[in-house]
Amino acid sequence: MIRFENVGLRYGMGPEILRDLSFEIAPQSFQFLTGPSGAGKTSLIRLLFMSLKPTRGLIRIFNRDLSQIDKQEIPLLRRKIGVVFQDFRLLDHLTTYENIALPLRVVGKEEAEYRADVVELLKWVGLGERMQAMPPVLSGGEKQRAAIARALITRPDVLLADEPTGNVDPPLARRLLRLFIELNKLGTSVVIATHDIALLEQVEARRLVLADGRLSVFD
Ligand SMILES: Nc1ncnc2c1ncn2[C@@H]1O[C@H](COP(=O)(O)OP(=O)(O)OP(=O)(O)O)[C@@H](O)[C@H]1O
Repeated sequence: MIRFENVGLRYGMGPEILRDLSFEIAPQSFQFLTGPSGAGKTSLIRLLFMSLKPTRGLIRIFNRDLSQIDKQEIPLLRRKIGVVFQDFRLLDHLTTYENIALPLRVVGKEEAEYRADVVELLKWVGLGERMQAMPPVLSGGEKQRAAIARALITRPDVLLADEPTGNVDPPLARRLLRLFIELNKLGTSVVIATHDIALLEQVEARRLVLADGRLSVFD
């Protein structure tokens, strides 16, 4: 589904921070992306989300060569990808409910079609009481859960999550992990970037480990 061949990345004239990355994200797969702080996890997530271009190598995404994809087409391809950024990126002028519903509205769905799904997902992530709250009044953990719900609501082909449990307590982290596992069972490929060892130890999953710019894969 997504394939990297000898991918390298540098920012500006700086050193190459990712080198010779070759790996695949298979359909319906589940993997953790891990490695020390500064190893390049967020950069790799951004490459997978097509918000950064590699400085060398080949990326194939949904069977297309990224270098051949027209800029205008990228938002359409991104609809197949759910992403949870470290900084959440919620829209402050919309309620939590509206933030989660937004990806569905964007594709032209009517509220009657999705309202029950949005409410159910919000309850699942523990935000049932916070649906009408605006993001600025949510706690860090609540914002994180809202960002996760927004990424999941479209049942994307791929979910990319950058430290999705960084702001929640261990019981809630376990619950969110279960949600990712459920989503994966329904067919979504899941990539979770984390250095939360407790989280990593809870499931037997493929690990992509970044260190010194290189990636090792442990199946
Ligand atoms: N926009 C940028 N411009 C220049 N250098 C950058 C930029 N973004 C990241 N870097 C550098 O690239 C390297 C990898 O950063 P990245 O954020 O991808 O690592 P990370 O593994 O996600 O770190 P953390 O776990 O601390 O979030 C770091 O050395 C960082 O300083």
